[in-house]
Amino acid sequence: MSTPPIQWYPGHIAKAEKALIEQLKKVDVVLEVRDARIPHSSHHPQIQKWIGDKPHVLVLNRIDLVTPVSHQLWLDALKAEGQVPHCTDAQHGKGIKAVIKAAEKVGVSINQRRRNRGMRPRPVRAVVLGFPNVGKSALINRLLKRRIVESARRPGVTRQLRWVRVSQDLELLDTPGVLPAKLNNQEAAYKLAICDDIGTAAYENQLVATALIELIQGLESSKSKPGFLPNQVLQTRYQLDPTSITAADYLATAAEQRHQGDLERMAQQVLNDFRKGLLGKVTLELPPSVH
Ligand SMILES: Nc1nc2c(ncn2[C@@H]2O[C@H](COP(=O)(O)OP(=O)(O)OP(=O)(O)O)[C@@H](O)[C@H]2O)c(=O)[nH]1
Repeated sequence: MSTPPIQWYPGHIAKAEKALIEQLKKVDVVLEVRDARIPHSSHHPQIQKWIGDKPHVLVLNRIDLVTPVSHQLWLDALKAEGQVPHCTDAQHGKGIKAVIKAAEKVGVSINQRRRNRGMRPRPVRAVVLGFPNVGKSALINRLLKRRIVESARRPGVTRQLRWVRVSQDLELLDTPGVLPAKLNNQEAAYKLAICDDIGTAAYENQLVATALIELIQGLESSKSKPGFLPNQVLQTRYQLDPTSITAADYLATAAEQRHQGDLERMAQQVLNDFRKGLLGKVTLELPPSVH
């Protein structure tokens, strides 16, 4: 993707990050949420720094928007790296219990250590982290609905960061989406923009829609993994063959056919169709090990 850079607005980020790092000192376990359509690109570059040596629960959210084949490839690839992802559809409340159990399990060993030192057991403290819009709030709401308990503010916590009690064994630090101060990887930035996981960063819809078309063309033409994508994603939706045409020409032709040449309108339609799942279940990247 050789398109101009996506602009970052890091003004508020340093302050938000400082407050977050302060609270992270009190956290026992980090729940990292990624977008199942881009498990690699939605891996937040600062996460490892924030996690340090704390236990880490990886959550792949939006599994309702990916094919079983692509999902399995990613599970296998992540397991090969020693990670055991939990898969959720936070929109519809799927996979939530396993996330709670994984977080609570960390508490068991923490409390064993506390008991050994003559201290009273306490709930495990977890934080949900990830790019904006990857589904953190939806996940937190689902976690809370399991057994709703009053949310309690703790002193010194900023307005956006607050602790809430999920169960008698689990407390959660509710955080706003945190963008990295900069993202050097423009390919990842485009994928995040396509998936709407990029918050306030500025981008041109037409460039981002063109990048999406190009990605789908590439995945369709590679045909390396049958079932990774649904058949003929673009052809089916727009009755326009994407082979032997550049992504920019595809967008322009589709705009002619559907919106009297209005490129912006067509770009918005393509992006909205993808984000709402109207193009089908589409994962935008193969695991690096599969290339
Ligand atoms: N299809 C689908 N949509 C989801 C899922 N999880 C969240 N969404 C939708 O994605 C959008 C963003 O979800 P949020 O939970 O607000 O994302 P967030 O990470 O909390 O966003 P910030 O607060 O901006 O960081 C919402 O429209 C949700 O309904 C999911 O598993 N599947």
